[in-house]
Amino acid sequence: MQVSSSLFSKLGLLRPAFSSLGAVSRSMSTAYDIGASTNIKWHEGAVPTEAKEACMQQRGVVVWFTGLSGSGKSTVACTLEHALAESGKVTALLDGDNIRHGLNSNLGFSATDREENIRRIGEVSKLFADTGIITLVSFISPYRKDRDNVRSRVNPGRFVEVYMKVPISICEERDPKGLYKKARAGKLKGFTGIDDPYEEPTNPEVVIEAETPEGKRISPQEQALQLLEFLKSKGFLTGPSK
Ligand SMILES: Nc1ncnc2c1ncn2[C@@H]1O[C@H](COP(=O)(O)OS(=O)(=O)O)[C@@H](OP(=O)(O)O)[C@H]1O
Ligand SMILES: Nc1ncnc2c1ncn2[C@@H]1O[C@H](COP(=O)(O)OP(=O)(O)O)[C@@H](O)[C@H]1O
Repeated sequence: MQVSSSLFSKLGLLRPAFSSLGAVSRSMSTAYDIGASTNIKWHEGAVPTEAKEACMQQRGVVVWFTGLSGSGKSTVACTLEHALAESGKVTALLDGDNIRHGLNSNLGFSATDREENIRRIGEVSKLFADTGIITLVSFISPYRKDRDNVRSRVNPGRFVEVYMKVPISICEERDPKGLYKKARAGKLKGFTGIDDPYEEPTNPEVVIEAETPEGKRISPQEQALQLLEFLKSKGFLTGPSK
């Protein structure tokens, strides 16, 4: 069924961002196979991302936090999300620990499971960003290849890799969950940074340091502010240009 935009206009429901869309038209590509799925089609005709972004006065982006356990990914992502919400922005926060309670509860910490963990979250974050939402993603995501795969799936310029460059000595000093202690004692195998690798980003958009060059510790609020300024400077906090 097609719904004419003039109908909404009569009801006083039409918003400026949508006024140029007109009647809905949908097209479908021919069927093809992808991965294990056969005879599937791509459905065109969704409301364009730009129209949604105009409504929210922001631009969709994936802000991908990567770093060791205890580096502050969740704390800074959470602080940033609050700051964005306070300025009226629409956000989503996908956090490793939380997602492993549900969507990814069938995955462990083998290399294959970590790869699948990141692949799924990459796809979810792409869906959010394509809806115009500022999407904060906080996973150790230790393997460069997996992070690069997500980058290649997200629209160009809409993937911001944030490297929490915190030395393992500081992470271990914090150790809020006691996991480093367990791993050092040999009671937890395959722990990132101890007996499982962490591959540093080679070209991240943002590097968040734990200390200033003078050795002063940097607070989560200051770290979140650095990111807020970056997002603002790249135009993610205003709507698309007309
Ligand atoms: N073996 C091992 N290695 C690393 N981390 C472990 C492990 N076992 C459990 N945990 C806890 O799981 C959290 C990391 O989950 P992620 O989904 O972010 O990991 S990954 O991206 O798939 O590597 C991580 O949370 P954060 O400390 O918030 O990073 C740990 O609490
Ligand atoms: N900039 C910071 N300065 C001091 N402590 C911090 C900072 N960022 C995070 N923390 C603390 O470090 C610990 C680990 O932070 P968390 O956000 O859970 O890390 P991650 O999500 O990377 O595992 C927490 O106890 C948190 O309060």
